[in-house]
Amino acid sequence: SLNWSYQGNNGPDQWHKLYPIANGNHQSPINIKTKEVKKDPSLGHLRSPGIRAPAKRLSMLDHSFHVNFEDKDNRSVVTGGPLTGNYRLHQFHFHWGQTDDHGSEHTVDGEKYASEFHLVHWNSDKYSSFAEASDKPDGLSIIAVFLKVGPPNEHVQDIVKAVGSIKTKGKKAPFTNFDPSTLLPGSLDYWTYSGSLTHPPLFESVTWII
Ligand SMILES: CC[C@H](CNC(=O)c1ccc(S(N)(=O)=O)cc1)c1ccc2[nH]ccc2c1
Ligand SMILES: [Zn+2]
Repeated sequence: SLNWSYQGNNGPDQWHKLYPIANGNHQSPINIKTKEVKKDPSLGHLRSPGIRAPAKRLSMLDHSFHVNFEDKDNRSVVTGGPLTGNYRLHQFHFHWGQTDDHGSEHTVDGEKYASEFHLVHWNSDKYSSFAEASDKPDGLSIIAVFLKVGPPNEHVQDIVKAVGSIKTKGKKAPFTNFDPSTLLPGSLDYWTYSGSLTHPPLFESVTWII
């Protein structure tokens, strides 16, 4: 049902035909060249006072699944770092590959990680919904966490089990009381840059926090 895919004749090199922003100057993902990263002393610590909004449901999509959150109030926000004001958690999802040697969208000095976890937030100080914020330059902030292959992470396992219980795409299942802050790394050190959604509609509306 989507008019784009990750390979074949609707693949990334064709996306510009339906989504001309694909040829924009702030397209994601990028390769982070650590030698070219600049330290910005004006940037403070990222503050995410704990995720307290209830997860709502897990939805199977064409290429992945995502978990949506109740985002009618500011119970789960991220602020500080490169952000001005509060950005409210809307959904999280993962990217992964067929094999463990690839899967992440961003890379670091050319290195691919097995998976990349995205916590998608929108600017709830300025806009009234994710949809409204989704195409504004200061509309979205996405926290990306790289995942490596290793011993099972009990929190990731909770999600994998829930996904297993949904057999066909387009299906949704209730998925509540999951705290995605359990998937954040111990250190909240980050790289940040202005970029875009990593697949169509590719809006250049994202402050990335990696
Ligand atoms: C605006 C796009 C949105 C559908 N896409 C997404 O939500 C989305 C979110 C995160 C990422 S990533 N991988 O960069 O983290 C990529 C895409 C979307 C599309 C159509 C819509 N109609 C009404 C609301 C609405 C929202
Ligand atoms: Zn993503």
